[in-house]
Amino acid sequence: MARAIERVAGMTARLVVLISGSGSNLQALIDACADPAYGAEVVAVGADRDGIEGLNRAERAGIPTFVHKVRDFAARSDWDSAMTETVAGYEPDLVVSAGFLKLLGDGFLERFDGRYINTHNSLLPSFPGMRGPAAALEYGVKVTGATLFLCDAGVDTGQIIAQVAVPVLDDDSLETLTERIKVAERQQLVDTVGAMVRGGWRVEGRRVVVG
Ligand SMILES: Nc1nc2c(c(=O)[nH]1)N[C@@H](CN(C=O)c1ccc(C(=O)N[C@@H](CCC(=O)O)C(=O)O)cc1)CN2
Ligand SMILES: NCC(=O)N[C@@H]1O[C@H](COP(=O)([O-])[O-])[C@@H](O)[C@H]1O
Repeated sequence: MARAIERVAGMTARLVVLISGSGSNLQALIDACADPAYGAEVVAVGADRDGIEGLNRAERAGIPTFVHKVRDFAARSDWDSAMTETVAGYEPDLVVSAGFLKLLGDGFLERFDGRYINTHNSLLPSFPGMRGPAAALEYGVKVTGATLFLCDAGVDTGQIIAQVAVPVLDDDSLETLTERIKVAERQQLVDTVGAMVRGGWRVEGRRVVVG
């Protein structure tokens, strides 16, 4: 049983958020952090590409940003090392991947062991990867949702921290379903990260207990 973060009363947890797109989950965290009682601050936002709205959101909020593109490095492992060192430089208590479309390697996972989480738009283990809502529609499920989990070396295979169910409607399009999931996903992310930073969490095998 490992306690991933030692809570110090009144401590403001340091969050680094990783993105690749619009950053609405990032914005939800930024907005939540505006309340000192939430117990966290977004100290940096990182991306694998530039020209995305999520970086604009961070800049509007006065949050430092960085971009590391895989193609700018000689090897994927060099990119992974750069991600690891840049993120470590911000001394995060928790690294939150929210629409970050790159798998991070062993070096990153070891450095932030038990403190790297990801929000995904399906009810894992169903529909991992980058097409969660589309795969749910194609399969014909009646319920899907969002999952917050601890990242491991697999693709969306880490221990589940929280899940929220979202109905699939008969007339759903990919767009309507994706947005309905996002509404629930953002609330889950804010509520669960807040509970984690204020009350800590522990991992017992495949189970994660918050608070
Ligand atoms: N070590 C891990 N890193 C990440 C995980 C994880 O579970 N373990 N989750 C992802 C987020 N994610 C789904 O939630 C996800 C993101 C990206 C991919 C993927 O196949 N990426 C490809 C490139 C895709 C592209 O650039 O278009 C890749 O990394 O080569 C799968 C799942 C965050 N990181
Ligand atoms: N598996 C990776 C993946 O597809 N992640 C998904 O990208 C979206 C980002 O939205 P946002 O940029 O508006 O926060 C989120 O819905 C997240 O689940």
